[in-house]
Amino acid sequence: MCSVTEDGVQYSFALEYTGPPVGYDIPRAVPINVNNIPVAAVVPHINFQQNITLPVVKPLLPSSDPSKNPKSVNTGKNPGKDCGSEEAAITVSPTSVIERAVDHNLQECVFSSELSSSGLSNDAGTSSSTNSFDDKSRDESLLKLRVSNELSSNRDWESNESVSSVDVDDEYPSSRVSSVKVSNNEVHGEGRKAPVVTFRDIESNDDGGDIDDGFGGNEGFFEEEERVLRIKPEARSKGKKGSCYRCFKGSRFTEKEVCLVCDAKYCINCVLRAMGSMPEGRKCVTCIGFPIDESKRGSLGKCSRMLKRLLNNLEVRQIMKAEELCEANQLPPEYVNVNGEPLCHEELVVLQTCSNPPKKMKPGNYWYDKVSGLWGKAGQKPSQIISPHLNVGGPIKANASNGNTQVFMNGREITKVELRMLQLAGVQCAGNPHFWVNEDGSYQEEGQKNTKGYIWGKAGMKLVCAFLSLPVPSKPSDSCGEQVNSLISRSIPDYLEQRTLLKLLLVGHSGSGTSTIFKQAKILYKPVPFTEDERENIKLTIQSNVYGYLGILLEGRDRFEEESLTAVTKEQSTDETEHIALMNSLQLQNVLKPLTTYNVKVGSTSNTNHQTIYSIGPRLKAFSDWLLKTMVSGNLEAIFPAATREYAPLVEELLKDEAIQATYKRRNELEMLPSVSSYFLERAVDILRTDYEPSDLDILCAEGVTSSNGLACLDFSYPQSASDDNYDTEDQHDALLRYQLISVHSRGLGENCKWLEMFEDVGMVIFCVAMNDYDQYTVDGNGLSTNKMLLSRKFFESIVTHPTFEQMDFLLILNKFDLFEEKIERVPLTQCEWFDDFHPVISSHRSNSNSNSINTSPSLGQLGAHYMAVKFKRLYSLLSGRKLYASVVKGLEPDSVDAALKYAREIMKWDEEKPNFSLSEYSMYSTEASSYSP
Ligand SMILES: Nc1nc2c(ncn2[C@@H]2O[C@H](COP(=O)(O)OP(=O)(O)OP(=O)(O)O)[C@@H](O)[C@H]2O)c(=O)[nH]1
Ligand SMILES: [Mg+2]
Repeated sequence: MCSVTEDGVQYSFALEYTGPPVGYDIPRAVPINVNNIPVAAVVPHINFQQNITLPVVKPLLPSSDPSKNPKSVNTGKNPGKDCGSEEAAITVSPTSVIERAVDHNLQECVFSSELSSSGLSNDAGTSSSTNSFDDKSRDESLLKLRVSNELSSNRDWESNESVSSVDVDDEYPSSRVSSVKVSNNEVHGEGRKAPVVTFRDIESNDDGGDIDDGFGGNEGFFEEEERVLRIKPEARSKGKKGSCYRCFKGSRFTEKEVCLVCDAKYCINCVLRAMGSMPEGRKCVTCIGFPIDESKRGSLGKCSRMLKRLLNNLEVRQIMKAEELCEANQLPPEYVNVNGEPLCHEELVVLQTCSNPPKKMKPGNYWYDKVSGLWGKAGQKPSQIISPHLNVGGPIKANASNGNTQVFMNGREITKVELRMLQLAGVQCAGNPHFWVNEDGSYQEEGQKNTKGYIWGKAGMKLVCAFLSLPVPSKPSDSCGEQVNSLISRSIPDYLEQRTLLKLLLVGHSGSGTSTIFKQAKILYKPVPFTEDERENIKLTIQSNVYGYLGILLEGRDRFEEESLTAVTKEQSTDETEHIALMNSLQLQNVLKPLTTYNVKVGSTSNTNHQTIYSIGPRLKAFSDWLLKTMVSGNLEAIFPAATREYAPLVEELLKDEAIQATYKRRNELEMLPSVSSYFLERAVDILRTDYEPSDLDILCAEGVTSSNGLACLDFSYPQSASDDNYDTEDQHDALLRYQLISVHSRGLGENCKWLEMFEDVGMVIFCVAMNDYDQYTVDGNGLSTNKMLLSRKFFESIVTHPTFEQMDFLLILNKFDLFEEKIERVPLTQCEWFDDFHPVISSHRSNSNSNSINTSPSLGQLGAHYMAVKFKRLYSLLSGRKLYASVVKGLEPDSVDAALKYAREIMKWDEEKPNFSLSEYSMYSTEASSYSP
């Protein structure tokens, strides 16, 4: 839907999208049998020679103690020997393939690294892409599989002897054990017990009994029943840096999928082979059962483009669901500290299953005020209000949130921003009080019984809290509500419930078009952008605006009339003087009557010529005077909508009047009249009708529709693409993510943008500049007439350098491109001193703006836009050392704004993926544009 130039400037209106390649073949799985028993479905066509280390399959002697000594595998070579045993076990390198199929007479048994994942389905003929991952299917699977593994494709496996030397990784989380157990009794039938196939680390040089002996003291590291050690897999690649860990091809720039456990990276050709059917999400087959790398927790369930290209929607959904919900990927409780104490399993469950759990919980230190339910990261302001009275963690500490206000809430010293919120809520905070605040927001001072009020009860507190980025209680949960909640939580997967809120801060200097972009977002992303009531209010606002514009026109008419009268009078008096001189000379020559006669005559002549083209009749004049008086007194709003009904005919007459038409022609001279007024004045008669219904465009163009107080919030999700081509899993996933667009007026940020620190948790700043401002002037704070573009630049500088936004991504929206490209043809860009080095070399085959041809040279408008983007980019880079993203937009065009806001989403996605990029990889987005030379 948009085009991005090599230096990262997005042209939101040049709508062209090149989608990812589609139609990648998914290898189908084939059944694997051991002793004619289907045990797995694996993906064929795997080049085992390339990077999968040869495994060892060793038949082990049955042990008298099955729990200590895994049974030997029935390899098929010596079936008689093993079939008699009650169980059989295979010990195999987790990373590898049991390659010695021939040796062991296992022609059909080609265990690839996919086996452990895809082999869990009892439908051996199913494709890897249709494996089911739920517990039930595991239970119904045929064999008991135990995967003990290590990804070390470069290791030399020695022989077909089972060699065991297990590396003990003492690091706690790496040693977690999670096994998949499946009984095959039902299938195997005939009273014979199913063989047990155990995949263990190839370096293990012990049989089962030895393993037990060797690690008996580390009970916590072993799965009780079978005592198989888990070693945290470590990814190493034999290939060159940045290449695929499996085929060693490609470079750092090749798109890759990353294993959530060991960080191994696979190219599109290898990912399915290396990760199999992904029962626990994106993990190498050999990493299944291992806990994920905690730094990747944020990407759980977020599908990559690569996967969605390789698999169909259903498969991707299942994999993502499994990734988020499977046991091995859950947050280890001891990684979460609440009020200074690590949680135990039960506490974590309590926390996660309460009616209002903490969102986005990651390993870390948190504080929890059990009385009010306030919850936050240790040392920080509250981020959420969760269910109160949960028995988790220790008692709250006074310095839990690092407050320094000497005002205490339930024993915690609150932060400055909370104090500000309390003050705005009308809570008396003088004298360093200690409050008790309950979950419903009722509060009292310590030692007193009376409730003094309700913090969140006051009107507008939700907005204040949103502004201050403080949480508000979710809806009170009565017993019925709890029931509904629990019903919902049963039917909606957890990962849908745990949706995060990504905040985008939209700012710009006055008139830059922020309100328009905000309204566009509302129209684009809200199913019902405006309620009936809102539409009614918007209608009144627009009608009131039209009266306002009319008032400015009438004032202008007065002025023009006066000016032209003065001019006429002056002209006449000049003529008169000349005339009198002539007459006097004639008089002297006794040709005419005395001078006085002429004076009277001239006077009477001027009286009869009092009319100018700006003059209106007495009736309209009376109406005009009344309207202006009403407007000046501020009463216009008060007489709505009666004014519309009553005066519409007069307004119509007025607008048709020649004097107003003449005034309108000189509208450029009326400073108070915004350019958008033309759009409404030209349709004023229709708009002032009582049955007028504003269109989307009317709403977009209307002034004063949003945020009279300078702050507006919009919660939305990017909708799924309507077109089939673009409908994909990523879209589905994005449709689940919640975003919040916060629009703040520059005036609302206070002196030195001091309120900006309230927006520390936003994910991105979208800064709006009206491109056509380059030749506009306005009076700045010091009363000096200043170029509006320079004012915009100053505002930009103060936001970029604000400490709150030090590490923040910025998207520059160069807005009003339509007005700009029209203006730049008339008024040189160099009018603005900042752009004095704009000297484009214009080709004689210049395209005009409407041309769709990609071969023609850019228009002057496009060159100007590009130049402007580069100017801002350089400034930003100087100020922050970072890369500025830019998008050129036509604010009144929905597609254009849609493309820009989706660009913002992309940038945030890159941000998420940053840890997966090396510096150089990331820097490909920061190519600086070539400079403009005169
Ligand atoms: N032609 C044109 N007009 C635009 C565009 N974007 C906004 N406008 C108009 O420009 C005017 C100012 O836009 P707003 O969105 O109100 O700008 P703002 O930044 O909120 O300005 P203030 O609220 O006055 O501070 C409105 O009348 C819009 O209709 C655009 O891309 N093209
Ligand atoms: Mg506005």
